[in-house]
Amino acid sequence: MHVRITTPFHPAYVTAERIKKAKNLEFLLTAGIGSDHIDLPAAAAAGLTVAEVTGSNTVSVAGDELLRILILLRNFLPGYQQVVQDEWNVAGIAHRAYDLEGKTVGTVGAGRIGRLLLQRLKPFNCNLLYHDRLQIDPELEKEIGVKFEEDLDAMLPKCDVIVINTPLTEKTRGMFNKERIAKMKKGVIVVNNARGAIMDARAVADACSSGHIAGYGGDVWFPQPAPKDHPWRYMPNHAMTPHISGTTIDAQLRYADGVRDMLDRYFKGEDFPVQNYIVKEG
Ligand SMILES: NC(=O)c1ccc[n+]([C@@H]2O[C@H](COP(=O)([O-])OP(=O)(O)OC[C@H]3O[C@@H](n4cnc5c(N)ncnc54)[C@H](O)[C@@H]3O)[C@@H](O)[C@H]2O)c1
Repeated sequence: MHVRITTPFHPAYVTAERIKKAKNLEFLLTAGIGSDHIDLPAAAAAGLTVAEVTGSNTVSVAGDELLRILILLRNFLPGYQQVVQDEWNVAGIAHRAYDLEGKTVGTVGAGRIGRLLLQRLKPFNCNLLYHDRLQIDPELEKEIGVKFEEDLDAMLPKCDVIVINTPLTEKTRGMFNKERIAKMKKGVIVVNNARGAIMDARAVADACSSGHIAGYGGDVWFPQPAPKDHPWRYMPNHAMTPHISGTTIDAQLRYADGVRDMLDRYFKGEDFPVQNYIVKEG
């Protein structure tokens, strides 16, 4: 096999051991965004190319993040459960339901998805903050009305809502451990559609149980599929789903087109769009 196509949604983990066994492998293609299910140093050492369909589901993920923020802030899911269970307890929902207007929302990572989320949030009249390794174009900052926070730990206590939008790297793995979560405001809403392993899973579940995190939502877990005993399945006030935010029918059409285009180029010996490369021939 020369080409292996995988998706981040139900990933085939491409480990160093598997790469070693795949003697003819040249090209690992991710149908979607996020190639952290591949051992990238091992792929580079083997001289492989790793590429993904960059941008193919940005709009889908940013829209889903907005959805999860609203679902958690408005305490929507217990209201839905009441209807299913033939109950009618307005106070039981309303005592912890809030408007998004006027809240401080911070994104950790303001790349393609983070920036689009900020743009989508603008009409809600929130106070918008972002932390990233890089500052975005000042014109765009002004247009969105968002403030750069160079120090992540200084941004966290200001936020009513925190959204994670960084890739999973050696720097971001376990970035939100017990100590970092303790820096967040009590009653914070956290949305993470980036990668499950950016969080310390136990610390998130404990903070949801204590009420420090008032709601946690997202579609990414580690590992995937999430095992039956994953603590996020059982913690209170969560809005978790399988890995679905980036795989709407529209997104599927976009990344299927991207996969076809890259396969065409690969067989013709042509380069891919530069932003699609994660590792190029090692
Ligand atoms: N749930 C899904 O279906 C889904 C779909 C697409 C992408 N994703 C995840 O979302 C991630 C982001 O996607 P994107 O298209 O916005 O990527 P992107 O590369 O456009 O943006 C990532 C941003 O994170 C910043 N960043 C990286 N490391 C950082 C660090 N240590 N501290 C602060 N900022 C850091 C980068 O500077 C960049 O601005 C992907 O890597 C992927 O893991 C999930």
